Amino acid sequence: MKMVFRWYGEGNDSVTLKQIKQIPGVEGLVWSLHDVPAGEEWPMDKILDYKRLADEHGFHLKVVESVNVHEDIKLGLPSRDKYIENYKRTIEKLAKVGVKVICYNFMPIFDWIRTDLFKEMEDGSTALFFDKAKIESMAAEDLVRNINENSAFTMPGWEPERLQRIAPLFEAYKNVSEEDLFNHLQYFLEQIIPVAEAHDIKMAIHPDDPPYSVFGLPRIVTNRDNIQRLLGLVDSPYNGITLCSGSLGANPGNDVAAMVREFAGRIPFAHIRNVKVYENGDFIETSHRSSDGTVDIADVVRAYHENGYTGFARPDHGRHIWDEQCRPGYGLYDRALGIMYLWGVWDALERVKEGRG
Ligand SMILES: O=C(O)C(=O)C[C@H](O)[C@H](O)CO
Ligand SMILES: [Fe+2]
Repeated sequence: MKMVFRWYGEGNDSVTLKQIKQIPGVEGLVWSLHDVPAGEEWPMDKILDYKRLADEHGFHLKVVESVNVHEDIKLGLPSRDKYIENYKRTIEKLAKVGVKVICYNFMPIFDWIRTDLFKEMEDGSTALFFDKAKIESMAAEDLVRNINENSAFTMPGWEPERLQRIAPLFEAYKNVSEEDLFNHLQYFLEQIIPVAEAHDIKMAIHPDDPPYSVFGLPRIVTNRDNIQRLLGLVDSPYNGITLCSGSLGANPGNDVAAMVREFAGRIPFAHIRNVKVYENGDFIETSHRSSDGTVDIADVVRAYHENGYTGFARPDHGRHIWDEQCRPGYGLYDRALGIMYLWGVWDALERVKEGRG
């Protein structure tokens, strides 16, 4: 397991590179050009700026999260071809700075969805929270306003320019079924995977968060069967998944550890985080400890360890603790605590494997 840590860039993150450097075992930054709209080709000078900064601090940049997919590709519109060409050029450029994994998602319109970014817990910490009944009763526009008004930082996947066009986007998706979305994903992968192979970059699609339809929109990266299907759309090790334990874990019907064991060879990137799912379907993000949430994170790590996992892993989201002011889900302290939990489980398993248990 190769540990990496997501960082949003100079002036766009409350966490500093010096702080990240002091977290044990973190070798690389998970990065992106968050100011480049989905569909545009990434400018090489901006890529090189990031590379210079990472080199100065001794981090690799092997994992990009994300190169977002333009809506026209998800909608399967004729205009998708120009955006796919731009995506190919971006892959070629990222290979030049040593990128090995590109995370992306295929969720229509939205990225991850929550109803409360700083929900208070009994211990006074706060976390990302999803109120299922509230979502089912609110308009998407109200959610966007709520999310963007409650975060001092740009929210990944919540780019204002993309969400300003919500009404026409919902109109466009009215006749797009899950089957259509699978077909559009296949078209995209058939174009992209040969370029990824030629440049030795693994594509790693991130599950839907939450892993089921919201606002009546189709979602397909949701469970074991659909993941098996999408891996078969282009049967190449370069068509992989970002197996996110928190996203998939928000549906207790998903056995995350079993999916790790089943798809181990097709997981270039692991997001390991925990959620507590309530009876009514609401969920809140918790510490990484198995005992704090619904997902048995210790067993998830064991599943990776059993398979000799050599891919990249990040603690994904954390709670906001010790009064930290930070980007929702992306504080320093709880993600650092999470990393130490993941290392603790992993190292204990290593000792047992080496007979020093
Ligand atoms: O929702 C999550 O768990 C994420 O990690 C969100 C991802 O950053 C995003 O969907 C990847 O494209
Ligand atoms: Fe994730």
